[in-house]
Amino acid sequence: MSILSARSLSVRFETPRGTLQAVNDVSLDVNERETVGLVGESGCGKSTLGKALMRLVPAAEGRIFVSGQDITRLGSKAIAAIRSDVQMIFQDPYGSLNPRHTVGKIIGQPLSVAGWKRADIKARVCELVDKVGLPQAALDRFPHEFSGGQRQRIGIARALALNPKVVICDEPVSALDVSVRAQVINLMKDLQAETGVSFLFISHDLSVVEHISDRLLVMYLGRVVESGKAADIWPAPAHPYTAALLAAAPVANPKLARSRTRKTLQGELPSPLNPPQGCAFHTRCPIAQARCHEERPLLRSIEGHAGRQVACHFDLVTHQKTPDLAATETSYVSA
Ligand SMILES: Nc1ncnc2c1ncn2[C@@H]1O[C@H](COP(=O)(O)OP(=O)(O)OP(=O)(O)O)[C@@H](O)[C@H]1O
Repeated sequence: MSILSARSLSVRFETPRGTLQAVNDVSLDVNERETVGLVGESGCGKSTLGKALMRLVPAAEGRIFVSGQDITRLGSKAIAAIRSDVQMIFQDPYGSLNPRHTVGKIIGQPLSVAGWKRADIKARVCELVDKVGLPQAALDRFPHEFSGGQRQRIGIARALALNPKVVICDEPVSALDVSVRAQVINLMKDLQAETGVSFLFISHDLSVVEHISDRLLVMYLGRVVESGKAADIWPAPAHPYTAALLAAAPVANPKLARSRTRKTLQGELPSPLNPPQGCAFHTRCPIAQARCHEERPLLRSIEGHAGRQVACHFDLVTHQKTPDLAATETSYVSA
């Protein structure tokens, strides 16, 4: 069952330089006990989509559903009630933790807002701090007394306080050292197994979502360009952009690292204020043809590959070719 859904969701910002379409016609589903990885370069609209799903930024078009209930136009009181089901954690746990509050107060804050009794809050906070692997003594201390990884554990405890159905995790481990990242990701996996919570896991780094995602959504300039099961996409990406992201991702497994050379994705992300005509990726695509300059490919199912979708006229699965990114490096430079 879908816990969190979007249908044709768009978000626009009015800027001094014109209208910026940050999210463009995005549909998604996050099912029960599932982790969906949302990936793409910085600036492609991932955070804005996450915030729109939380109703922290307004949707220009489209609909948002939580457990089947349309929350797109709910008033602020009704939205507050939904917040217990949908929580968010952020990249910078320090910035989102009040430095003047003790850890106990921070983790208990959603519970007191929800009207819990003091004794119940205390018991729940003790349980949560234990769940995220921090000592009980942490409760009387302040955020600055903790390392980055520990602060993210505090953020996770707070997000889970009200037993949400889904947590939107916006780059939750990007600011952490590589060694600490794995610990936090493993903690999130364990908590998911224990509580059944779903995650929408936002990251610009495919090597991070690789370990946690059941399904993937790849975004480019505000649109989804590929989606499907992570296990299908890793070995055979369909969109040249996904292939380029995979080639550029750091390889966590040293055995694989030897057989895979890391390549950078060349060329700048075009401005969302003035996106390219046709396929938005054509200015950086190694397999672009004349049609790609003129006609925007729609997101469509890939024949014979259930559950996979791609927005590419010449997708790599149907056409069974993998662009040699080293050989075609020059074609990645922005036109
Ligand atoms: N409040 C805002 N006003 C105007 N433009 C905005 C606003 N918030 C985001 N944008 C623009 O919307 C686009 C998408 O930004 P967003 O932060 O969602 O991307 P992102 O993929 O999450 O990148 P990052 O990982 O760097 O946050 C960017 O071009 C950004 O500059």
